[in-house]
Formats: sequence, structure tokens, C-alpha cells
Amino acid sequence: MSAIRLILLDIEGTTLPISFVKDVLFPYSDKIMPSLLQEQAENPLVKVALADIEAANPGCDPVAQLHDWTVRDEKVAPLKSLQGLAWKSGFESGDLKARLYPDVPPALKAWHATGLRLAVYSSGSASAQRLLYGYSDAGDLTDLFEAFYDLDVGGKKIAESYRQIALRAGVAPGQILFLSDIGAELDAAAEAGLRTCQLVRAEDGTKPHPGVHQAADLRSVSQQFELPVS
Ligand SMILES: CSCCC(=O)C(=O)COP(=O)(O)O
Ligand SMILES: [Mg+2]
Repeated sequence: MSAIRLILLDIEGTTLPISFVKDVLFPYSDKIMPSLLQEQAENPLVKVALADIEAANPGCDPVAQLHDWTVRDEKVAPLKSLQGLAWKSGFESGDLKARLYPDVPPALKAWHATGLRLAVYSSGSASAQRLLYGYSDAGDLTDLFEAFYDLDVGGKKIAESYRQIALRAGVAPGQILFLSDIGAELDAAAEAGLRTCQLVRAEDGTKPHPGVHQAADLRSVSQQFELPVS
């Protein structure tokens, strides 16, 4: 089996607790969404997102639609793009700071220090991903990552998305290790030829997915895949 060259990481449930997303990030964006849509009406990101909402549900009230998607945790591009915009002011003002799992910063640094390439693949927009790692409780970690992939490459439960990422990174699928808490995402990545490991975080109550490697934290990932240990 060829050596792992790139580690591709999911965020929610993998490097950051689900509760931080559900109890901190989502209520924050939900609360300021009405004023954001008014104040940034001329922002091209807002215009595109509003057009996408109208296309998805003609005649709907965008604020109500966004709230409904948030409650149902829908991974849809217009919501993810507007959430990223809402969180920007929160992170930059110091209202928000990402609570990463404590095993995450040392493992990322150890992997990066020995030349392993790191990239993120999350449903959250690429700009939101940069904010999370830029304003984390371990400081700014964005320089550890070479790329931030979001729903622009496709959905996380579709094998083609992982083929696209491998192509863009210029790495053979079998040399990429994908880490996620979600079984369907791991299955899609495996179908594309990536190596996979499920993060089964006790705090998140993750259900083990049959037939995949499992790890309780990134230290355990290092041990199982013979990667540098922090
Ligand atoms: C920048 S990610 C913020 C959390 C979020 O909005 C989300 O949808 C997380 O999805 P993931 O694919 O990381 O599980
Ligand atoms: Mg996840």
C-alpha cells in the first residue's frame, strides 16, 4: 500500500465538537441573518445566495427559509455561504472563537512538520473554514492547510467530489487519508479510492460505521496509520 501524502479533514464531529456548531455557530448566524441581508444587500455573495434561495423555493421568505434550513441542518450552498458571512464579523470582533478538540492542534502541527500535506473538506464555506482555523482557541492554524474545499467541489456523500479533490491536489486517491465522523462520507471517499478513518468522538456520541477504520481522536489516527505522533 502506498504512503499517505495528504490528509483531508472534515470539521464538524472530526476536529470540532458538533455542539460548537449547533449551540454556538448556528444560533449566532440565525440571529443576525435578517440584519445581515439588509445591511449587505449589495454584496454579490448575498445577491447570489438570495437568487439561489428563490430558485430552490420560489416566492419564499428568505429569512424563514434560511432558519428552516438551519434547524434541519441542511448542507445547502446558499445557507453555508451566508452563514460564513455572518460568522466573519463574530470571529473578527472576538465574539466567536473556535473550540477545536484538544488533540487536533498538536496532531496537525506534527503531521505538517514532517511534510504531510493537509487540506479541509467541509460543507461549511471555504471562507468559514478559514475563519474557524484562523480564530481557534489554539491560535491561527490556517497556514497548516494547503487547501479548503467546500460544496463547490460537490456534495460530501458523492464519490466524484473526492475524485475532483484528488485531481486538484495532484495526488493519487490511494495516497489520501480522509477523516470524517459520517459513514456515508467515508463510503463515498472509499468508492473514489481514498483511504478512510472514522472519528468516533465520545462527546458527539458518534455511532461507529461498519467496515471502516475507527479512531477516538487524531492521536489514535496517527498510531493506526503510522503517522508522526504529536
Ligand atoms: C466551517 S464549518 C462550520 C460548520 C458547518 O457549517 C458545517 O456544515 C459543518 O459540516 P461538516 O461537513 O464539516 O461536517
Ligand atoms: Mg462531520
